[in-house]
Amino acid sequence: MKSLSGNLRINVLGAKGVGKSAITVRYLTKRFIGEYSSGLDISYQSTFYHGDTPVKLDILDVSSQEECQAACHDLFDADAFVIVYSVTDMSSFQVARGIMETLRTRVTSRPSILLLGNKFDLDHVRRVSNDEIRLLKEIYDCFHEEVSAAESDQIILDSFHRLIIDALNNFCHNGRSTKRRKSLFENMSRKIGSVFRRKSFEGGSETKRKLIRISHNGVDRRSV
Ligand SMILES: Nc1nc2c(ncn2[C@@H]2O[C@H](COP(=O)(O)OP(=O)(O)OP(=O)(O)O)[C@@H](O)[C@H]2O)c(=O)[nH]1
Repeated sequence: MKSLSGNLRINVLGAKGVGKSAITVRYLTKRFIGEYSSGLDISYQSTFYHGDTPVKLDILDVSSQEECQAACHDLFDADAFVIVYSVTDMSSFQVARGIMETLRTRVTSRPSILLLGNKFDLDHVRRVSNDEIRLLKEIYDCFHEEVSAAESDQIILDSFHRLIIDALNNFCHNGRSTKRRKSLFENMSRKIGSVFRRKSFEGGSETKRKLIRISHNGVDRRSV
């Protein structure tokens, strides 16, 4: 089956040091490296298979200049969002809540959101209570999991896949209209006609960021 030409964009957001890079790299390569570069947004390209149908992914690991995350409009122009906090850090949970509130005010249709509490291996020193999490889930209607990027990949993989499927289903239900989504939707609707039947969009835009392509066997290929 031919590849789709449009990309589904996922932005990974959250406070400094919560493990955004660790989670992104875990999802893409199943590896935990331990130390990751900070201060630079990294854009990864990968492919997700929806059945036999390839869906190209642009995953943007946003380095947490928190003021920038709040102010930079294009960080909220994505098809899906992974918002990360650390279970050991209440202030990171508040940052996550702030991001979700910003999303609610800036994104007109229902965004696909995965809220991930990372560093679950440090649960014995947790600072974020289940009541606070429950409240946030109720208000913002998001997926939620607690994970340890350091210890395992399975929940991270499953959660990303759930998020991607939800974002694809969003095309069906509300067909959000941005330029970048045109080719994705056009090709999707052709390939998965019964599910993705909406109008097409136009064009595509580039971000000047470090770009890493992940081949299907998980080997990194640095292209920029
Ligand atoms: N114990 C534990 N440490 C983790 C886990 N995930 C990441 N870390 C550590 O937390 C630190 C920060 O991880 P990063 O992935 O760089 O966090 P980040 O959110 O991308 O950081 P910035 O880009 O600087 O905002 C590193 O030392 C990681 O090794 C985890 O699940 N458990």
